[in-house]
Amino acid sequence: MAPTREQLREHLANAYKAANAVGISKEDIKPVLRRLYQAFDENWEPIEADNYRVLIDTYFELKEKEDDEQRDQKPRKRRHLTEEEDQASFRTGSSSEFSLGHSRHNGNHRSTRHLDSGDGSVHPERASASAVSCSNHKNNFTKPKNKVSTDDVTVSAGPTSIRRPGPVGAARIQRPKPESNAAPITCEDKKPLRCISDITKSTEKVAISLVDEVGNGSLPKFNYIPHNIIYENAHLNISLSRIADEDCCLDCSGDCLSSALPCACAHETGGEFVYTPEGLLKEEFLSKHMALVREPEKQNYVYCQDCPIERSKNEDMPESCKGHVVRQFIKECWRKCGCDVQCGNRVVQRGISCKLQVFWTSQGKGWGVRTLEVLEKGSFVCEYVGEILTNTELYNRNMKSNGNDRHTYPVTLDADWGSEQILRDEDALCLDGTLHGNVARFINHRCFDGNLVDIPVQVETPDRHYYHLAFFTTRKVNAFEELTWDYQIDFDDEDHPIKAFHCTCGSEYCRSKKRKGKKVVNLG
Ligand SMILES: C[S@@+](CC[C@H](N)C(=O)[O-])C[C@H]1O[C@@H](n2cnc3c(N)ncnc32)[C@H](O)[C@@H]1O
Repeated sequence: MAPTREQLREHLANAYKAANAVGISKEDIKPVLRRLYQAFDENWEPIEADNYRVLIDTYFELKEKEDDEQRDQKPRKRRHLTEEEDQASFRTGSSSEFSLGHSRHNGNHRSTRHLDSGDGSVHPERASASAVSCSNHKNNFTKPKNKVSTDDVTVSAGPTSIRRPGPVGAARIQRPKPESNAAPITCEDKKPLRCISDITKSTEKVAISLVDEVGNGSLPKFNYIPHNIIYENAHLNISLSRIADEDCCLDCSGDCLSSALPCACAHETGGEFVYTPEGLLKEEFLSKHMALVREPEKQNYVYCQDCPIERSKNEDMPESCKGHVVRQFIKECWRKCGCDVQCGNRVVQRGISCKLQVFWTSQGKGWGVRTLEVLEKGSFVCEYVGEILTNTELYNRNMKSNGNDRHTYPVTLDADWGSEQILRDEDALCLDGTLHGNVARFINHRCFDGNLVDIPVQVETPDRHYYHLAFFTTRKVNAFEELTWDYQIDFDDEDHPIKAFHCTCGSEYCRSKKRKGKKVVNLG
């Protein structure tokens, strides 16, 4: 929701105060603030984080460029905006530096920035975030081509890219110490800030930015996709005729959650819907699920007669099935149901709605995902999206990539494998987000107490060979906290084609920590 006039005034006043504390005037910080406000999709949190560190750092970067480029030029006279004009330019985005256009996307009204390219033409800024899939990662973070000054901010038409100067430039400006409890920021400790405004290429309802405040990250080669897609041999039978009348709610209308009696779609979960009217997972369902995940001895396993996993390892003499955990599914209403798209029993299928950011972690885990807003317990975050492969295709893929160069973990959709004694290979499915995937491919592992949990969700088909794997928060998560889930990996499984990484999750229950004298390979 757009901030009110009062809120905006307060945000601005606080930002000016923080800038003033390090000797930057209101007039000088204003254009930088406006630029970041746009770059962060009108979200104040990243600007205000860490005592306005990003704002102050960006100011000094731009100041340095201005000094370099305008050393011999006469300074231009600044026009002083009134407070009214000042707030109006933030509320509407209209200013000499930026103009906002609006476009319809996925049924949602969202803003698309149009940045003045400096030559009088106007370019849509979101255009080239597909740079994520380029092989020359470093080149994805390009410097703004145009002249940048604190008085007349112009940026390039590419992805929002802010690059801080290297050590040579850094030596020239000595930044005053901030008058606050936060650690003083000096030019010596300044770090490169890189930013891509939307790695999703506008395919999600919300933009997902990528930032590297450390300056070490090189982007993985991958292509963002918002929905799963078949690689080659996977067999998926999605058709209305397969949905029996008792497996949907033909007679419902509006919102199933508000009807007096739960409809047929709640049968799977014992006749109760698992979502609250606010779209959160109900406490009872979540805690039952968590208890099983965290106490594996309480989990039930099923064993297939002819396990696809063992078959792919050795077709002639497969070993016996090691077991698959029996999991509780969520079932959402879908196309054959009479309710509408806003029905409360349709959460995962509506896609990502929270503000997420991919960032370079400082614990040696590579890229990670954090939330830019507070998430209540039981919030849906995203699903694991990737290529749909057969178990054999995945096995062959893993074998080809010599084991150590794999940086992401595929998931096996084996929640229902036990119900059929012999599963055909084309029905034994997995998801791999390594080459084609969504933001979930960046979520790091945390032993035992990750703040996300994965739950199987049935949407399009009652056939449980294929389902969605959705991540929900296990507790309230604060803005800027990293999102993590327990990959449930066995760090001692020497036979696994993907070698376990050296875990730096920091959890007191870390399973990797307990492995004394074991040889591990760090894939991060
Ligand atoms: C699904 S990817 C997560 C995204 C990854 N960090 C990246 O930069 O693309 C899994 C990989 O991340 C790294 N990773 C994830 N969790 C980790 C942890 N707790 N400790 C160390 N490395 C971790 C490992 O290299 C692992 O193979």
